[in-house]
Amino acid sequence: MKMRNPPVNSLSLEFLTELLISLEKLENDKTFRGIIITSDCPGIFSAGLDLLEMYGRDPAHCAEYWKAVQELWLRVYLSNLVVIGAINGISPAGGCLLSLSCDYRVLANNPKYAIGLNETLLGIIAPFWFKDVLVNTIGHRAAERALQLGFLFPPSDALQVGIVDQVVPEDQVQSTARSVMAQWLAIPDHARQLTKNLVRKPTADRLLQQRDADIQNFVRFISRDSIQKSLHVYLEKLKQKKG
Ligand SMILES: CCCCCCCCCCCCC/C=C/C(=O)SCCNC(=O)CCNC(=O)[C@H](O)C(C)(C)COP(=O)(O)OP(=O)(O)OC[C@H]1O[C@@H](n2cnc3c(N)ncnc32)[C@H](O)[C@@H]1OP(=O)(O)O
Repeated sequence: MKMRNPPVNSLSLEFLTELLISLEKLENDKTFRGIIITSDCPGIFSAGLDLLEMYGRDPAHCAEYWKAVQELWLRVYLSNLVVIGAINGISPAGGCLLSLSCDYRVLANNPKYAIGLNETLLGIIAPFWFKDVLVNTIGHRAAERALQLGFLFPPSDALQVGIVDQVVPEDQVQSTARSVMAQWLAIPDHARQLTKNLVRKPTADRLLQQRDADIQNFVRFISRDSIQKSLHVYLEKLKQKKG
């Protein structure tokens, strides 16, 4: 599955909806047993959630957007398919969450391809379920530091902390992902799926038990003047970077 939402594969409402529909189709087609998620945007896996869906929008839109973000996460995280991330570009925040929700992550060895939950650098916070997935992946102490400081790990650090499983030369990302897929597909589906569910369900359940409250918290938080100002400053910085 090659994500294509130029220029930066930001997860807009429209793009999230497209991803959801594609995933649903693949899940329902019993000829598919696994997917490799990668990017068609050179150097960028995904720039994360689309900031323009959260900036200057009314509460109803923010609520609709957040529901779609929850939906995509639950679908990828709990997918019955084997999900391998072939991460061929930078993947901050929501892009990192998407990667963390795969069963296995292969990252291209390019110092520009940093990965992490950098929300604090934007003056916002990672929701509890983003945090839970990171803690599950790299452990409590490493997650505590990474989240507070908004670390974006370059490949060597990413491998060391365990946020990715493998770092390979850029031209070997897809072939490595395919080899890994073959290894995972050698396991009987029912046994692998039940085991995945056993490991992941408690984390997903924490959100499932309070989805509406999570949406309301998001809307309240993102609508604050101070948060809207932080987003404005960050978006301006992105513009200025271009010169
Ligand atoms: C009591 C408390 C209760 C709390 C309750 C819960 C609260 C929950 C709070 C909220 C949670 C939100 C979680 C957020 C998750 C996210 O994912 S936020 C997004 C994070 N992403 C980033 O920080 C990446 C930003 N982008 C970049 O760093 C760069 O763009 C890039 C990806 C490295 C690519 O660089 P380059 O190739 O140089 O391209 P640019 O010129 O920078 O960008 C091209 C255009 O794209 C626009 N853009 C970039 N990223 C985004 C984005 N994420 N969303 C929207 N738009 C983006 C960029 O502005 C450029 O636009 P133009 O200038 O119009 O061309």
